[in-house]
Amino acid sequence: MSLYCGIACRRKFFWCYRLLSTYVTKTRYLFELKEDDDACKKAQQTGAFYLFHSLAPLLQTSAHQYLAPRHSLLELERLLGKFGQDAQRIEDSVLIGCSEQQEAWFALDLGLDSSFSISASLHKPEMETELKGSFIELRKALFQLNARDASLLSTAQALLRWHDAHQFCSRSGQPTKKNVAGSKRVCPSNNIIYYPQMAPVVITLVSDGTRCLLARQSSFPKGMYSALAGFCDIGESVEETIRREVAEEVGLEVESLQYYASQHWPFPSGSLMIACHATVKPGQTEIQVNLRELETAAWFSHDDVATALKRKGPYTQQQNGTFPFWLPPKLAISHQLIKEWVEKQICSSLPA
Ligand SMILES: NC(=O)c1ccc[n+]([C@@H]2O[C@H](COP(=O)([O-])OP(=O)(O)OC[C@H]3O[C@@H](n4cnc5c(N)ncnc54)[C@H](O)[C@@H]3O)[C@@H](O)[C@H]2O)c1
Ligand SMILES: [Mg+2]
Repeated sequence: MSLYCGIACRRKFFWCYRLLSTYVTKTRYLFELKEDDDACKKAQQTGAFYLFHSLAPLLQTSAHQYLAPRHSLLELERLLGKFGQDAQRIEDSVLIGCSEQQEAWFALDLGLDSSFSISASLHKPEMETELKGSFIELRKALFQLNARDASLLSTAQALLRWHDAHQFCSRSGQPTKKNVAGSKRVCPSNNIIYYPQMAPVVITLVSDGTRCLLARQSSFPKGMYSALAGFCDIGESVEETIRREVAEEVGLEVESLQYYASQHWPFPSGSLMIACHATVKPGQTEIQVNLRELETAAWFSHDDVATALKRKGPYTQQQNGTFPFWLPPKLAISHQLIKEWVEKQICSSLPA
């Protein structure tokens, strides 16, 4: 090993060690806040709050991007006071993460019903003026946020929605009580604990070796195609869901599959997207679209997909009345899955 290489390796090891150490410290801190109500209350004193109104995050516009502002506990108390609300409402907030310096981050919805307030929903326009921002639907804003804010706001929205929908025990009918962090709810009458849930969804890019299969639902924006997606049924493995969904939606049998990556997805109400590549036998590629699920599905060549990946919006109607073929935005795991397929195809055609 050369001297330079030795130094470089040691440096790399040093940085890995430092990164790991910060990450572990942060993880343990968040674990403590979820387990210990007093520690979490204390963290709120120095923490920062992301605000929502009826599940729409508060955003500010900056150079074609959205920014998610954070507010201190003091600012939040002042704001609630100004709108005639009890500061106890802050107890509805949920923990969504923390900075490297252990500043805890919370999310609070000012539009949903609150057990701490009589007139629960705070007036949106007045609040927007006061906060110098707008409450914008996450679906509209997600792709114009930076990756960190997109991930934090997705987590926050899913958690706030789950708490809003789990106010009562499904066994006793009594109100449930959340812990300070919002990592669980407990029914005081029977001690049943409810934990936030998300639905697993598989997203599969089917290939026949040279082409890949993309599909459209009628609800997709015009011209957009994506990989096949489907919710896991109770009792199914990921492999079984992929085989069933591909058979159900396009009438094909999967021959082999390979896990790619996963992503939390806030729609429709918090899913874990599990992305995989799959192949079908080369001779068995005739698509039979299930029109109850899809508008259309087709095989696309490597070149068509590579061109679509480079295409930039807005995707307006062309002179012949059709819309250009385009793919989901970069942030979506379907985009990353399709991109990997394109790059793998390129690699396999490169000379060794
Ligand atoms: N992040 C991405 O890149 C990406 C790409 C494509 C799809 N998706 C997401 O994947 C999800 C699933 O795709 P799909 O619509 O094709 O699924 P799907 O093919 O399973 O069809 C949806 C139907 O499944 C049923 N269903 C079963 N369990 C459900 C549950 N827990 N929640 C809601 N419906 C349930 C409903 O009848 C619903 O109409 C979509 O909601 C979409 O947001 C994400
Ligand atoms: Mg589907």
